[in-house]
Amino acid sequence: MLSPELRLSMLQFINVSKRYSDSGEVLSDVSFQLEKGEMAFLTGHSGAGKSTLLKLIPVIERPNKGQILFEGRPINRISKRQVPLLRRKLGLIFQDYRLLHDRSVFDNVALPLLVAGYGQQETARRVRAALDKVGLLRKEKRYPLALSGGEQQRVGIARAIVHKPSLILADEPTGNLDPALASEIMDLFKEFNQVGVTLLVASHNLDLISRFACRTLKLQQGRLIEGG
Ligand SMILES: Nc1ncnc2c1ncn2[C@@H]1O[C@H](COP(=O)(O)OP(=O)(O)OP(=O)(O)O)[C@@H](O)[C@H]1O
Repeated sequence: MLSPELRLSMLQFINVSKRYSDSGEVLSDVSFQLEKGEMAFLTGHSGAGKSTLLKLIPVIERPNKGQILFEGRPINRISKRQVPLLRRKLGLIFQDYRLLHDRSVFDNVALPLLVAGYGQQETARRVRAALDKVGLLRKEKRYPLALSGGEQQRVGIARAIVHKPSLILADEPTGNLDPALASEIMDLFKEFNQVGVTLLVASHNLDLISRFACRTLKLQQGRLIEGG
């Protein structure tokens, strides 16, 4: 039986360390827990290990030491075959949007559903619901390069939420945006959180973070020095 504490936990890092052969140890003994329904920021200087920490969750990288539990289950030793199933429960958002430029907005957002084998009708319904949430319903036929930076990021966000993930991970999602657009994106995250979505958002924009009453996990040279 899991303890009640573990049952409520979306994500748990227990003494996690990560080293790259050419950079040495970039995460050292990191422990924290993210509850279901929580929104937390991950901050720290450039090179502190924020992206590396996020990459451990979808198993883009694996830790060298420690344990990572997602929805109470250990994920650091799962087989390659199990990784896609885990990733279906995650929504990933990147600083550089990572959209396919030769596909329409609609097709970009539909991608995770295509991979998961959804039918055409259900795909169309979900894609439009996701585009509606980010205010882009009327631009579904456009191509990404015909959109502003803020709009491209909102397409990235629609793609991350379209399959209703349990946890959204965003890596510097506002890094390429001006302050007003950055603020809009963070407001959107807050709205998702208010309806129960769990989010972990890496950002070094302390001004922006300070406007939200959220827990902040702070990394310094690979160690969690606040918020753990
Ligand atoms: N694939 C890799 N191979 C080797 N070293 C890496 C790799 N990825 C990251 N590093 C190193 O790990 C350290 C942490 O990098 P990481 O990208 O996690 O930091 P960050 O806090 O996200 O930084 P930034 O805010 O600049 O994106 C850095 O010293 C970086 O050079």
